[in-house]
Amino acid sequence: MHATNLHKTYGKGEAKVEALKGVSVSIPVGQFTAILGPSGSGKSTLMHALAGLDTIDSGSIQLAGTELTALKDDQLTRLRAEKIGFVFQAFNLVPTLSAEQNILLPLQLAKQSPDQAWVDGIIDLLGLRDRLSHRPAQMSGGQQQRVALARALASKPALIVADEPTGNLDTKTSAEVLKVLRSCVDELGQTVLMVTHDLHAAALADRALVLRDGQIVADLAHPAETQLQGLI
Ligand SMILES: Nc1ncnc2c1ncn2[C@@H]1O[C@H](COP(=O)(O)OP(=O)(O)OP(=O)(O)O)[C@@H](O)[C@H]1O
Repeated sequence: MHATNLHKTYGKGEAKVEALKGVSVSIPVGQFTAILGPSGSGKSTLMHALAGLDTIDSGSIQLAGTELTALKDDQLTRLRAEKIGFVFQAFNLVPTLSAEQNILLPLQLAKQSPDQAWVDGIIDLLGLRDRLSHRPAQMSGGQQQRVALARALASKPALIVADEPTGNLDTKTSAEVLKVLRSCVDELGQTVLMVTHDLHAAALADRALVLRDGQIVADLAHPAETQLQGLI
């Protein structure tokens, strides 16, 4: 994915906030990239723009050969369904459905038939085989987040976008979820973009982008937690 010179302003006059001030970034395929930064630095705005969830004022965003900024709403909706997998802090699973039904739901909604071998591989990689008939309320937070990750992966998306995926989890469960996110990159070759406040989580990424006041102020390969502490 390539984003060039992204600008986004909220509000007008005195209430005007420049959330993105000319951000350019390339997210290489098969890498785990973390976006960090203080509250209000523009992380959510950037992630929403890259994932086609929100519009920008100017700039270019290319994902898998498509210019996102040129798409109409319905085309964006289709692109998100086909090319982007989402993982949220709050899991966002459907409580009345089993783990397996939750995993397959986006494919069903997009009227796509699952690649059963791929879905089976994900279920095994994420250790969900013996949880498939359970509903979310019958699973731990870590298990629910793994179901959410399996759901995001089911369509073989070009990009996984994870928004504070460990924000609702204790330290031990966070570590477990980060480990599976890491295996999605290492074993499945997935591209993962994660917004986080957690420096330990960011240190597990291949790369950390640090935002401040709507600009990227650091771009670190194999970031160490101590290195990040000085920047946030
Ligand atoms: N809908 C909106 N209307 C007005 N201002 C907004 C809106 N969304 C974000 N902002 C402002 O834009 C700036 C960037 O916000 P953004 O949510 O992208 O930051 P963030 O780094 O994700 O923050 P946090 O870590 O607190 O979630 C902030 O100053 C914020 O107040």
